[in-house]
Amino acid sequence: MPPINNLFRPFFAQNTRLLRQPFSTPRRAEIMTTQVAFAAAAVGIGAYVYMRSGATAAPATSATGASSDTTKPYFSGFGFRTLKLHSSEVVNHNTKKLRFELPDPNQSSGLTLSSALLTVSFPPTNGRWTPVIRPYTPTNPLDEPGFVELTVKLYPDGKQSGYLHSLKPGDIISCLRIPEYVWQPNKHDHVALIAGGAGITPMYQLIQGILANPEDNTRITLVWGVNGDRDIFLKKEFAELQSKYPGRFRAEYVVSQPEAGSTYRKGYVNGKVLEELGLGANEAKNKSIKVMICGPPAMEKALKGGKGPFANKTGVLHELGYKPDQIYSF
Ligand SMILES: Cc1cc2nc3c(=O)[nH]c(=O)nc-3n(C[C@H](O)[C@H](O)[C@H](O)COP(=O)(O)OP(=O)(O)OC[C@H]3O[C@@H](n4cnc5c(N)ncnc54)[C@H](O)[C@@H]3O)c2cc1C
Repeated sequence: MPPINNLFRPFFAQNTRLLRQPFSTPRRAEIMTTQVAFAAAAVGIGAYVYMRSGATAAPATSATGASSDTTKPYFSGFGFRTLKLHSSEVVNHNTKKLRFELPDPNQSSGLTLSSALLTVSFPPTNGRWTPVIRPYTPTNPLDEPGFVELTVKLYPDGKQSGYLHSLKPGDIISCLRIPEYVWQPNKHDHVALIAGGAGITPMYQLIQGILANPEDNTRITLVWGVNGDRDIFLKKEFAELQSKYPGRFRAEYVVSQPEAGSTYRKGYVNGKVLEELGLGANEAKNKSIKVMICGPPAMEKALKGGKGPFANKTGVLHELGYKPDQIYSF
């Protein structure tokens, strides 16, 4: 069977084709598997969106596919949209930038600061169709017409990252808009964005959105922790923003395994590093600071402590004086 790349249309096409076959036991089993996968995807997506959006969005119950009305923002309303890959670019040893085109080159995406897209695919695993549902964060300016861009790090044996890296121009993916942190200009004097590895993508979206708004005066300090020098792929973009917005934006890099002769700060993003960078919550200049984090589980745990009711009450940020409501984790 060909891989099902698009959640709903190929999925239904697949089901219709199967139903036309004699209803033998193996066929029935196959349909059951597909139906179970469909149900699991719907439940999983609904639960995911519910959890992340604070129940502001209804769970997905149906697919709308691509909207034919190109006068409206593409992601207006709720439901799945399809995106066609326009081009892809290798940005470093494990990361690709994937540019997807909207149906109309003048159409806006309608994505608001900040947003992610929940992507769904059905790669075959052990002969079974199990839905893979993962969020990715658009990294082009959200007001750029005609395009949505995802920057995807490939994980070893990564199901969705492997699938996305395998896409060729013209291939289509299905995705659902999910609201993330709702950015309000000037609500905070200063935001500290702490990213680990591919966790840079929501930060890049925020940085571009905040700085592009002439009404927004928020200061931004980005601290990006990576494994090696070669993992830093947005250095030029950040250097340009830093010189264009002096005093408003600065980017700091922390590398755990730097190359010989590396000029980056060595180590992990810990309390000492954050203090050295002037990011203690008790400092007078940080009265209205907000810290946002996105990184691998170990990094998030070290920074904000345990999960659930224990979140943000222990850990490095707590020790630096941050109150739980000053911490947001993507
Ligand atoms: C809100 C949000 C936005 C995101 N945006 C992006 C984005 O823009 N770009 C991007 O590349 N990723 C992003 N991610 C991560 C992405 O959703 C997937 O988790 C990631 O691509 C791995 O999925 P996979 O199916 O390829 O890996 P899996 O098949 O789930 O796992 C494969 C292997 O990789 C390991 N692994 C998976 N995720 C991580 C991780 N984060 N750190 C360390 N090891 C890991 C697993 O333990 C496993 O060994 C985002 C996550 C969230 C929550």
